[in-house]
Amino acid sequence: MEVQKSKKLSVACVRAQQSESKDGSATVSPLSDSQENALKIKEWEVGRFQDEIAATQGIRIRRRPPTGPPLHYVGPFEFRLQNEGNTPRNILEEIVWNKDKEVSQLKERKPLGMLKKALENAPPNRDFIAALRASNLRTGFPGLIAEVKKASPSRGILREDFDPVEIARAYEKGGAACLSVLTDEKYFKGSFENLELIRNAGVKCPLLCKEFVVDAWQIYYARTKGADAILLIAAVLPDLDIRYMTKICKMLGLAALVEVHDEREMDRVLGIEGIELIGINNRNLATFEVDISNTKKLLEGERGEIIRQKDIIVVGESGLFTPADVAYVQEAGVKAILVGESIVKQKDPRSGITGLFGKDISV
Ligand SMILES: O=C(O)c1ccccc1NCC(=O)[C@H](O)[C@H](O)COP(=O)(O)O
Repeated sequence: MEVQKSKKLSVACVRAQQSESKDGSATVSPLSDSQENALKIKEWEVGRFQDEIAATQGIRIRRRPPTGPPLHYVGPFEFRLQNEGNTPRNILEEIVWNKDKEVSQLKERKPLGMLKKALENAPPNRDFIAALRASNLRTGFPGLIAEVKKASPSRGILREDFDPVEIARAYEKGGAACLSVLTDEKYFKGSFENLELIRNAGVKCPLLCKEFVVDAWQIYYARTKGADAILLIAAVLPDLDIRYMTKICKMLGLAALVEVHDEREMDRVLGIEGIELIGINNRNLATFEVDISNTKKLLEGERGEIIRQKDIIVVGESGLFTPADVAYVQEAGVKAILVGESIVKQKDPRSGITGLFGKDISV
């Protein structure tokens, strides 16, 4: 309510500067210093309110560093800011702050209107979820989303001789249902160029754009680069964002893989209409600890029941190395798995897949 009120105020502030010319078109006259400051204060307050709403949903990741208020600020956040540091609390928060800056720069170069035009020439969508279901039926194993992953903050460089297209082809030959392509450059040494290269090389597996989404603009961007699915992280995105971002995904023909780490995030996501694909990450993105029993824990009891009723596909993510690991998460109820390290590190990633399942799943 409060957020809406402040948003209205700042928009009203800009509108007040607009006047209609004789031909009916709107003209915008420059804001005075005090009006500009009032606008900055309102925008800053909206950011603070957004963090507050996120916190009520258990989200500890703040979207931006808590910078001090603009000049002359007097208001509800005046006293609460005193004890907040502006260094990130953990790696996920650091990644998110960096992503927020990166995206606002990219948006200036490629505004949404430009992306919407580029969509006309985007490669056709492939059905990510159908590919997982078909693979699960064909092999009797969870459908594999094989990750094209050069490096990670927890493990450093995973593969020196990294040729994304060669790795993608090897995964496809090895029986992967879908591929996950990391596009973050700073922390994972990935790129959108890799996504495009793989897509244009004729690889048929549907592609997941593995990004840290903080803005709906990124969803459009991913689609223009040939993605068939995109990751949305519940530890970063409040419910309202997940709701409208999944709608945008549907509109663009992308599958949304909504990732959770704990019971609270799972319950939030199960309360959102229209979710078809949930990833349970076994890696705590704040501490890097990996524990595959997390998948089992989150699928027990009523939660598992709701998932079955809604026919949601659950993906077990991270820390899967052996046929016993795969059997364990399958027994827990997953119909798909997302695997990076254990297969990308093998000299031949194709045989890495056979090693992971204890069987050649390509036939
Ligand atoms: O992999 C990391 O170190 C990491 C750190 C911080 C945020 C995300 C991170 N990884 C993203 C993933 O979820 C994994 O790449 C994916 O699930 C595959 O995991 P693995 O098989 O263990 O490589």
